[in-house]
Amino acid sequence: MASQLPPPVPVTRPHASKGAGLSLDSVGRQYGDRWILRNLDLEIEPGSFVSFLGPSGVGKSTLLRIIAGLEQPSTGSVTLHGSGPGPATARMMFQEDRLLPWRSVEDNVRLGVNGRRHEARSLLRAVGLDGRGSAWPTELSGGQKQRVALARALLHHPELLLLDEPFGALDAITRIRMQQLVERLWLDQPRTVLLVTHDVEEALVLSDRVLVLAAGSVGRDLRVGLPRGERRGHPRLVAWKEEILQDLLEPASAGTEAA
Ligand SMILES: Nc1ncnc2c1ncn2[C@@H]1O[C@H](COP(=O)(O)OP(=O)(O)OP(=O)(O)O)[C@@H](O)[C@H]1O
Repeated sequence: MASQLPPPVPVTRPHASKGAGLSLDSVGRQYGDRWILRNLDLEIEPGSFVSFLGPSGVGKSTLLRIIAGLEQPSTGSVTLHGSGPGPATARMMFQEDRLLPWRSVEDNVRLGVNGRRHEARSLLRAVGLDGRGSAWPTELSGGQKQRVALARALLHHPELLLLDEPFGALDAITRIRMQQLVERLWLDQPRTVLLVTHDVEEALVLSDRVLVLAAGSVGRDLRVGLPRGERRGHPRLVAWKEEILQDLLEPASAGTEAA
């Protein structure tokens, strides 16, 4: 059964930024004798939406796993600055939905959590899957499964949401709907979002800041100051897209830019 997302809302930033800030200090990662990441220094502002682009194999997923604490850096350190007294919470979402086929949709959302059925249902409503809690994952489309995975991540109220190519396997229209959903949820609930993607336009449409990785480090650091909702097809965005595509074709020539 197809489910409809609520219509997209106008997109301006309605609230002061919250969420986890992030500091990377000389982060490096070595596999065998190959250095994938080298001396990476980075500050990410709390509440910002930041995308990572870069050629295949440059280390985007590795960086996200290090930030998530799923992998240790070979050198340097990552510090998460939460907004409360406890440690900042982070959740990661992947290209594959990682749902358990023997659990209902609602029980997948509540994976590893006792109770909180009401909250799981309201999150399913928020992602456009109202009333589908008792369905099995096999009854859902690819986009719907990714929305369940998103609801599952959000149930933990992460101050930092890490998205590793979450829309990579979706068709073009479903992908745009997922982008709108993620943007709307981010606007509604302040948190820091880091997105790894191969889609330059997706990065430019969604992000406050786009970081292009090249040769194990940050090659381009671009602040996208264009108003949200006016970005698709904007001449400035189209020009950036071309420049970034050039970076990706010729990684060594990438420069650093703040706009
Ligand atoms: N556990 C590992 N052991 C050895 N090498 C690894 C390991 N994980 C990743 N690598 C290597 O590190 C490099 C970076 O991998 P990573 O998946 O981070 O790149 P990526 O930029 O996300 O690539 P893609 O865009 O293709 O997903 C690759 O050359 C990969 O083969």
